[in-house]
Amino acid sequence: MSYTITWGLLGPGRIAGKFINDLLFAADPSRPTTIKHKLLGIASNSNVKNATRFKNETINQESNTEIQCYEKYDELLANDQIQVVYIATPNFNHFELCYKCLQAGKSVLMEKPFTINAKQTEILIELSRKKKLFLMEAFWTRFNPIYEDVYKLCFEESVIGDIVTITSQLSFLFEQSDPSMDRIYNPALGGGSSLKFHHKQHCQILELM
Ligand SMILES: NC(=O)C1=CN([C@@H]2O[C@H](COP(=O)(O)OP(=O)(O)OC[C@H]3O[C@@H](n4cnc5c(N)ncnc54)[C@H](OP(=O)(O)O)[C@@H]3O)[C@@H](O)[C@H]2O)C=CC1
Ligand SMILES: O=C1OC[C@@H](O)[C@H](O)[C@H]1O
Repeated sequence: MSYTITWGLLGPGRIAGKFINDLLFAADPSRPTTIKHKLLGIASNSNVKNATRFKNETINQESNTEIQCYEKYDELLANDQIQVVYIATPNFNHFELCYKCLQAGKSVLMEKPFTINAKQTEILIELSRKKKLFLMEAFWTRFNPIYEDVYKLCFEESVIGDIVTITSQLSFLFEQSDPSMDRIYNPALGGGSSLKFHHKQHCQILELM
């Protein structure tokens, strides 16, 4: 018996294209699953053309007639058929949007960083528990199979003994003069390297310690 999870998307931008196409099409024949995914709604708060362009040009789907495009995020949340909302907007509004989704009875998969401070995260976790809704950060590196190998080598096979120090480096070049990179640099949009990358390293380091 198969089960279909129905999705809505807020923020049809760069990472959303990668995630949604993977969600819908990257079925690995070696790992048959009874869970299927269906995208039912795409919402752009700034311009509905973003949503329709995403539907027509970004999604690699032969038949996308079931996908509704919305010109406001709130309109998508009113669609009772949508179970899970994937939030792929800049960091500064993650909290507000997630709160609204949970209040509307939707489960949420939130792009990283989950929120811009710990208090916001606590509030969302509490609300999701109260509402009995699934809530998760889209932390893909956490699921990279290489980490299974690392944990096995460190903890099951103890190949390097006790870990006393970890050094980690992660750098990317984002062109500051490119206006589309504003969310990376602008603190008002939740920019800055701490929110962009550091949490990834911290999480993995803490798991190893
Ligand atoms: N997991 C991963 O590997 C990655 C995760 N990310 C995360 O995904 C999120 C989105 O990143 P990315 O896809 O690059 O973002 P984009 O710049 O492509 O923007 C995504 C959407 O957010 C909305 N948006 C953009 N700028 C603004 C703004 N100034 N004010 C309000 N809304 C805005 C727009 O939606 P609308 O059409 O509704 O206006 C846009 O389509 C970030 O939180 C980022 O950290 C990013 C890259 C990789
Ligand atoms: O935000 C990001 O941008 C670049 C990606 O490769 C990285 O995994 C992600 O966190």
